[in-house]
Amino acid sequence: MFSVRRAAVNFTQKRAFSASAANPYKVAVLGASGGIGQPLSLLLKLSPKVTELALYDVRGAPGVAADISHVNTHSVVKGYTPAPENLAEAVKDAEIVLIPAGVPRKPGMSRDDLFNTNASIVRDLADATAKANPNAKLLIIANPVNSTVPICAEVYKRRNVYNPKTLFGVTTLDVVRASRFISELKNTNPANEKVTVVGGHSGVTIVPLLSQSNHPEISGEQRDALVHRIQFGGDEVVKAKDGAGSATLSMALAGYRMAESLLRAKAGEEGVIEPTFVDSPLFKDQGVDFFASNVELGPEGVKKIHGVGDINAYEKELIEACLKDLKKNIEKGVEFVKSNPPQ
Ligand SMILES: NC(=O)c1ccc[n+]([C@@H]2O[C@H](COP(=O)([O-])OP(=O)(O)OC[C@H]3O[C@@H](n4cnc5c(N)ncnc54)[C@H](O)[C@@H]3O)[C@@H](O)[C@H]2O)c1
Ligand SMILES: O=C(O)C[C@H](O)C(=O)O
Repeated sequence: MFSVRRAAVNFTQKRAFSASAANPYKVAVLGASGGIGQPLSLLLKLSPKVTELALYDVRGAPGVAADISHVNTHSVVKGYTPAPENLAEAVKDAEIVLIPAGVPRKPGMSRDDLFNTNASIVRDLADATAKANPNAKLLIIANPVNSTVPICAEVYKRRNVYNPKTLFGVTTLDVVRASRFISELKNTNPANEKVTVVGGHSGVTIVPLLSQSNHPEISGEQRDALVHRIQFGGDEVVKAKDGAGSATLSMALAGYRMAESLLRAKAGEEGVIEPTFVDSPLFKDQGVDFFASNVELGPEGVKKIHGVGDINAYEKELIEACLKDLKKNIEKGVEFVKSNPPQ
């Protein structure tokens, strides 16, 4: 009996090791000690595709790394204290760099209210990544995503290393919420509820396309309430946390899903599609250079950007409102780097 159990354990370990040997990916989390950073790092520790986890923060990363390193999966976890050479070491050779570093909202604040603090944090972390590992896929979680992603693009352009295929604003939480909220309304399994959400990541820039969901019949006040809940889902959490921050656990899951999808695509899996805020041709003719839509991922990052598809008159109006705000948010990010370039 004992030897059978041991054999089973060894077999599981062997499988985990061979899967990882084929996909030896390092992932770095910048802002790893925060509300999102900690559970996100834990989820990444559970991924058989991740062989090395680099955790960087201005405070507490070695402690978080020591803690997570005891989880009995085989990946190596290293914590980095704040110093330029440590940051460079943390991101070096990473396939993916996730940035949840930055302050979260308090009740009464918009995501744009975070700009003054988070813009320079993201600029500097992006600049360090552009210098030490420009080919990494850069996943931006820090808000306001509609502006922080253009900030990263500008930083990479200044260093002559910009590749639009490797820069992603993480909007996965919007589809996670949409799927859950619609399943609550219809009493269905959320796993079967796929809702396309396009645009950006704040308020009216978040545009759920319910006409393309399993429930195009949702209409009138019920539709308005559902759309509003998806657009302002973040506020529900900010209000409930009452000054202690914004979504962290659901966001960790969403960030992990996006990173894992990129690793699956890197490992050769076909047909991996995630919604994400990228440098997109869809509305460039209207002066909007970044837009979230379904994106097929490949080994190099963005493989194919899907259009918004067939939408109804109501959704066309939502997109018009979205584009107005989005344009301003993007311009704000671009202007910030022009006036405050990285040193
Ligand atoms: N994209 C999304 O859907 C989404 C969802 C939720 C939250 N967010 C955003 O994510 C960000 C983080 O949220 P949180 O709840 O984890 O906040 P938090 O305050 O709990 O954690 C932020 C962490 O960043 C660290 N940090 C600050 N400056 C840093 C720097 N220069 N280098 C490295 N680390 C640094 C802090 O020390 C802290 O540990 C916020 O801006 C929030 O608005 C985005
Ligand atoms: O709402 C926030 O400020 C955090 C995040 O963008 C969210 O959507 O939960």
